[in-house]
Amino acid sequence: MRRKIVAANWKMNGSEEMVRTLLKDVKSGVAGLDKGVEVVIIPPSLYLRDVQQEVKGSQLRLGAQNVARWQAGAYTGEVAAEMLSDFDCRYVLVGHSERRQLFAESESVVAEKLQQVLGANLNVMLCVGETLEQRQAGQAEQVVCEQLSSALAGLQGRQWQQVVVAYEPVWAIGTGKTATAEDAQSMHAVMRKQLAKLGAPAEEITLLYGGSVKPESAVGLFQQPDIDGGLIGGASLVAADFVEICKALEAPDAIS
Ligand SMILES: O=C[C@H](O)COP(=O)(O)O
Repeated sequence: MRRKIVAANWKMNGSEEMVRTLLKDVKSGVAGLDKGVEVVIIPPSLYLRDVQQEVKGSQLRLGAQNVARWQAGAYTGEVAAEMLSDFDCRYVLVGHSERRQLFAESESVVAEKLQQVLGANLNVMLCVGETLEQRQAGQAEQVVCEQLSSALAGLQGRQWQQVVVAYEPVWAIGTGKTATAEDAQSMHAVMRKQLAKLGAPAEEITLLYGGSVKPESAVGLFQQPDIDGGLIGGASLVAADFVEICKALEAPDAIS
């Protein structure tokens, strides 16, 4: 079923103190939020335990930023999907552009990681998106569709229920340049068509937008028919901004 999700990707930011204060403020800020909106906190892996304890019994859910492409064994420094499951992680990011670019994660690595997540009965948040050069060359849709195909081809039946896709144009991440609501909607509609071609129940797949989302831009984005929420980086480190974005998803039409 299509869900409404706002996810906070803290990336490599934070400290024990920050985890405590930010979570406390986010928790109280989203208390009373419509239960239909899932708020997911995705901290650095060292803080998963701290966040796990804090989110227990609350409206917040836990996610992980990364996962190994292997199940278990001699892979120093890696974290397996089953371990994330032990920590009550509900979502795992796969294919984030920072992993693709800075850690040279290829399409096949992304696909292997995705399989590990599904195999551990966790939900994947698959990130896709084009670079500025690709957009300027008119290749944005093709790039995104190829990323979807390469990661998701062959998925069957109930596996689709474990899939959330985040469209994150690389040129919008951390730059302050958000895609316009119309451009984002247009890409989300293309993605739904591509998902249908891959055999997915496309209307039921949750599609998020990510890339410099701020409270001011969130409402317009969330009013779009194919955008079901956001994957938030920088603004998720400021409790008031993040809470405002969550509220924008709760009732985008009421706020405008
Ligand atoms: O995972 C989150 C995205 O990379 C967006 O980050 P940003 O909101 O800082 O642009």
